[in-house]
Amino acid sequence: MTDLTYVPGGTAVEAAGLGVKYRRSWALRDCSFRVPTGRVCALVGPNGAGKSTLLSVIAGLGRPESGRLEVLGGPVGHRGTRPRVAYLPQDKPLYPRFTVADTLSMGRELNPGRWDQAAAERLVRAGNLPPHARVGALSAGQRTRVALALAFGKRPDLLLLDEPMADLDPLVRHEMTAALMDEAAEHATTIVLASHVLAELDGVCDYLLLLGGGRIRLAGEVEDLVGVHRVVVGRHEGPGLPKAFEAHTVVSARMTGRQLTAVVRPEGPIAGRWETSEPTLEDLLLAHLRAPDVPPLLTPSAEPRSGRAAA
Ligand SMILES: Nc1ncnc2c1ncn2[C@@H]1O[C@H](COP(=O)(O)OP(=O)(O)OP(=O)(O)O)[C@@H](O)[C@H]1O
Repeated sequence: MTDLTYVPGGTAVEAAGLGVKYRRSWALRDCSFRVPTGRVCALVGPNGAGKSTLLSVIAGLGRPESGRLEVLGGPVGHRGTRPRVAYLPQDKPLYPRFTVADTLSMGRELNPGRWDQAAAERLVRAGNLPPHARVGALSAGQRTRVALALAFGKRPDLLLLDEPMADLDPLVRHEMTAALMDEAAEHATTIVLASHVLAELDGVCDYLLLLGGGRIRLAGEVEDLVGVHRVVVGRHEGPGLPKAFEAHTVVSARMTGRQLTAVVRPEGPIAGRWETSEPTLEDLLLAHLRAPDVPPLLTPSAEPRSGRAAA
């Protein structure tokens, strides 16, 4: 029998050899990773990398073609875990004829025993949305607020957000980000947040999944992943990279005049006169997005615990 006991400090999502196909083409291929509970996890990758596909299969929509996927300790889509997962897809489906108040009432009816009306109303009130306004008459950003209120009101253990901030103005983004952080801190909610706005992830997310071409390229604690990379700057002449770099993994490098700036995963000290510093999360992500062939890196906490599954 499947053990669905919620273990604090346990595993929110674990995939081993996960593959998802649309007709004949793979959207996700051989993905193995783990997201521990209580993390705010950034899900990053270029267009078409598979971020939305991954969020939707974690939400229990669509069936993996191969591998194993566990969510909150049970097999994906299990009726015991479904109520504990909230998923906000990119197109934020809402009923346009419902009022804001109707929408929250629907949330309450669909989530008996879990619904937090006060939290949902707080979010809606902060945007000055009249309860009797029809959802179809709201702006895109206002609809996003209602959709987020529905997701938060569900009091999920796992909150899956697909580019939630895309149509919010900068002040509302800040407010929503703060609300997300409070939610995660107060209720130990695990949040997986797909986003292209790299600068906004820094300081918000403490965990990272970087996808590329349907595969995992980086996974683990932001601090650890940033900590094993260096920005290396110095003078360099001649073609190609300096010989001193050969012993290291060079993620990306660019020349400006005679100045070389590289993001490197060093295997030890780098010989020569180089200035080195820790990259920001944005530096790290940009470097990896520019270099799709760099070998993947998973920190120990991001390795699946129970081995890789066969199809
Ligand atoms: N409904 C679908 N039918 C067929 N192929 C699909 C479908 N949805 C996604 N795909 C394909 O699966 C791959 C992954 O798409 P997905 O939407 O998951 O990427 P993404 O990382 O979320 O992209 P974006 O950043 O543009 O939102 C792409 O090659 C895409 O063309």
